[in-house]
Amino acid sequence: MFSKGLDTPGILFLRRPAFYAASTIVGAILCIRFVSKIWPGIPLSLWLVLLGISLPLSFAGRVKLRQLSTRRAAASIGARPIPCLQGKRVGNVDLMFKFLEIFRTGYPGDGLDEVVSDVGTIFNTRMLFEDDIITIEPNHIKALLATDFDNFEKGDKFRATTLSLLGTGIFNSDGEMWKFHRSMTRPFFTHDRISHFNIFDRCADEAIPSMKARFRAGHAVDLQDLMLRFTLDSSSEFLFGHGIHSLRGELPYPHNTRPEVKSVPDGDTAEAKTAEAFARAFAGAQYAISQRFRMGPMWPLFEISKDNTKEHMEVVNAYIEPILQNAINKQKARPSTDDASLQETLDEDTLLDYLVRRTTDITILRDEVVNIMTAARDTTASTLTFTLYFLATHPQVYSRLREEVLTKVGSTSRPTYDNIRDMKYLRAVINESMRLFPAVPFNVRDSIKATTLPSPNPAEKPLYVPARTSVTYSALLMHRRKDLWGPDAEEYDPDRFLDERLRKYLTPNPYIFLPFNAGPRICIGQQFAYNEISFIVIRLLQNFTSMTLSPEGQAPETRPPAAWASAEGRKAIEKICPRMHVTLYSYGGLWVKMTEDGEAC
Ligand code: HEM
Repeated sequence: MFSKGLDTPGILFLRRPAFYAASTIVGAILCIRFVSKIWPGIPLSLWLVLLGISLPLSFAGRVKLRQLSTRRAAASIGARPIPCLQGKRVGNVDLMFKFLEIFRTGYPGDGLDEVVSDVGTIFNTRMLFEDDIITIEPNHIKALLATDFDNFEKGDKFRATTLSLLGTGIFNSDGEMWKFHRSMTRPFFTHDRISHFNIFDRCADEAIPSMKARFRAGHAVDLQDLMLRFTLDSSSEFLFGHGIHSLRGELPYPHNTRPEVKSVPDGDTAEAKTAEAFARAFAGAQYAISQRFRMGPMWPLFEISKDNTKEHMEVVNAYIEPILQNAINKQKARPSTDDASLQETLDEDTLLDYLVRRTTDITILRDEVVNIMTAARDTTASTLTFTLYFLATHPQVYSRLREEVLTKVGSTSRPTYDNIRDMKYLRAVINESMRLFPAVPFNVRDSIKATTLPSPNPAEKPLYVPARTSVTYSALLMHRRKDLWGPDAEEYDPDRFLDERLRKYLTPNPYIFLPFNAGPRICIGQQFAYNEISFIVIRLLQNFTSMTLSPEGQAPETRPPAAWASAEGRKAIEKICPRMHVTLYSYGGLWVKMTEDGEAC
């Protein structure tokens, strides 16, 4: 992990270019001394100019050589280089700043759809002279995730960006280390546990009364905030058996509402305060990591003097480590574990109970728990936020889904696994939400060896991917392609997962829908996520007959800009501002009002 002083991300980042610059200048000085011995009359000013341009010259030479060798290597295997974007400034810096700005404030994917229509579905952005490929081709994504899996890894850049939060856990490791984590953790997720439904139920029982209290007082509720609390509380409980109880804290008020009486949450004990500090620190560390992704490849330069995650991680670790130590001590006091009793522990309720039977190494346990919390929490909250956004803006979908809830589960019964499996329309509603707003809209893999990807036009030569090159792929842009999903691809219509469009588009080409990724690294929490999302959506629909957006609840600067109305596609009709860091979210929240069952509209 990064530490203080000379090991900050910024200093580590600068080491390589500093070494390159120093060795180039020393080389130039040696050349000058050598040449001045042969031609002693050359004036000092000329030497200084030569010394000054030695660095940019050597850099330009290296870039040119690399481009030539890529072209030659591609030709030697009958492939062609991937088309490069041509910016107006050297090193495509204009494009870099444009995309970074769009990434910060624009509609997800803005700018790229224009590039796709000009250049095609795969291109090389080559910003700052680095090859960086972007693709939205299902065949390419299939190669990265499945058919050429061994040649594509998460890679050093992703690892360096997330290292201080994730250490070396399942989410950011590669090779043998990843196999170790995956094989250790996956069996826990292979069957549904009653205990998980108990957790969802407890969390729903905390969330729904708080919502009702707010609605009865005439206020809107930010469902994004509520779903983040719901997924934090449920994941902490299923991971290590300690509820964070963020749902017991006070919910935010709409931006224009000043609460008359500030209610003090119950259970304001030392334990509750520590849990709250953990929740804040975990969010702080995740935010610092998301800022790194947002700043692009130069992020370490913004962390020259300190690692921005460090203070947060000290609080996170101080909270988790005693819980882990306690579990380790209990495990060590148990009789030794043979294979048969290990098999029985597949039924353990918490992931920690299960993991501690397999290793008592506290670093591995910490990394695994933090990795899974990171993988589980924001993704599920994001999917819930956009599912609820669509339900709020499509009353006919809300009514039809509520009908299914009342028919299959009833108005008060607790949803079961069998209910959820049986609710085809609910699954279609969730899938359609993930199609238009996949929680992880962009993802990346790095090539290990040079390879090729098929050309989108089969009549053309395959495309050459050099070794150690980042390939970014976008589920979001692919999920909205009209040539893959039909002319109504930008519309929200859950029926496309039920009617003849399913057989026409998705069944013959399953790689066009990848909210959970695919291949050996497919999300291990997929079923858990469907259960959790379904559970809380059912509970909400049992309790409320309708839901509408309450845009006045959110600060004006977080509402969709007026200029969006004249844009093309979904951007023109969006009622919220979708933004992204690693996951998608609604800028300013998702403010809604809901009508209780039995209440007059
Ligand atoms: C709707 C909710 C979720 C979505 C959309 C989602 C999506 C994803 C995606 C796209 C990946 C691939 C990341 C990559 O390889 O770059 C992934 C991996 C992963 N997910 Fe999920 N996820 C969700 C919920 C969960 C939950 C609830 C858990 C655990 C309880 C979980 C655990 C994991 C883990 C451990 C990985 C890493 C797998 C590996 O690298 O082998 N996810 N998820």
